Amino acid sequence: MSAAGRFAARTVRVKAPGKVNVSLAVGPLRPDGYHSVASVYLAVSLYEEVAATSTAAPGISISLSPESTLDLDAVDIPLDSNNLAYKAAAIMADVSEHATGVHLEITKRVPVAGGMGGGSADAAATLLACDALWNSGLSREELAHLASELGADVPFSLLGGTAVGLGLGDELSPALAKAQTHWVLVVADYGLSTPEVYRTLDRLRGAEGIESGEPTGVDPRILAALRGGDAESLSRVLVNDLQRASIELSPALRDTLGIGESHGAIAGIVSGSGPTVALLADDSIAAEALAEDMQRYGHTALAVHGPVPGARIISDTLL
Ligand SMILES: C[C@@](CO)(OP(=O)(O)O)[C@H](O)COP(=O)(O)OP(=O)(O)OC[C@H]1O[C@@H](n2ccc(N)nc2=O)[C@H](O)[C@@H]1O
Ligand SMILES: Nc1ncnc2c1ncn2[C@@H]1O[C@H](COP(=O)(O)OP(=O)(O)O)[C@@H](O)[C@H]1O
Repeated sequence: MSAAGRFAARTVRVKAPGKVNVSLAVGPLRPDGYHSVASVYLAVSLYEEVAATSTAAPGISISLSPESTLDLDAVDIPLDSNNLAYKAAAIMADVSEHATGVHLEITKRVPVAGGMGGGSADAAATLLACDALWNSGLSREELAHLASELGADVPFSLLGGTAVGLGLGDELSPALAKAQTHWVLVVADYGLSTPEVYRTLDRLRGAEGIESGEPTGVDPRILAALRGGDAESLSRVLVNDLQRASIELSPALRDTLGIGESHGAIAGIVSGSGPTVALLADDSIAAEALAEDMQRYGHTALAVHGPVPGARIISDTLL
């Protein structure tokens, strides 16, 4: 039998969550073009999935699954080496003795360029899937190290739950939060570029002559509120330094926040660099009702909860 005839394809399927930044403090622009941050990440129940299938032919290929809930015709996702999942597979192939070719089929559910780390979730899922597919045997710490080379948000999607992120956002400390909080994600039909939002914040601060200090840590009240699932206390301490820059680039976000708050949200915040708006609800029933109200206003709105676990294998099949 030929070598190709003996090849047994295998598919490892991994799901990884999107995130909301419940708190995001941003320091001044650094010489390397980045900003030091202090962030509280919350992984929420909106998941990307990556199915990694070994191929007899070498190389990495990518497709988007028809199971995706996003309108794939309306989004701009590179399917070549610019895709974060491709980069993750390439980095894993470099450190794996038994790497093969791989096809990655991505199920997109997290809004693209939405401030929820969808591409980062694809990268985290791919790291874990390739590690299993190629029996690379990397520890969670080694995977987290590779994740931080791919992007500031990638390590968190691997870890999941609730965590404080310092440095670029990739120096993570898990935080205890057994209770759930309930949110409505109001998803825009456009994206915002993360670098452009950071640049806009620098410009706004420069014009005001504001010298922002380096973020030193996060408000302990945020962690206490998350620990107990205390939405009311959490609503008083949500903060995102990037929000004003996202609103500067997309003023309609101010209206979205206002509509949410006047229809039962106890607070609202732009997630990360936006434009997704995360509205905090009292409980799951209030979140469902709020999502329906936002839909009546013509918004795409999804009720989610968090924290949820980070990237994990959901199936491993020999074909
Ligand atoms: C704003 C945040 C909040 O969690 O998330 P998103 O809104 O993108 O989801 C993150 O800081 C984004 O993380 P991520 O999207 O992984 O960023 P990267 O790919 O590492 O960097 C993209 C660009 O964002 C800017 N950047 C990112 C992280 C950081 N701490 N400082 C920065 O200035 C830089 O201009 C960088 O070139
Ligand atoms: N797997 C991927 N999914 C989505 N976008 C990707 C992916 N790989 C690269 N990109 C590019 O990265 C940009 C931002 O991606 P995304 O992670 O969705 O947003 P955000 O950084 O706001 O959370 C997209 O506009 C797209 O051009």
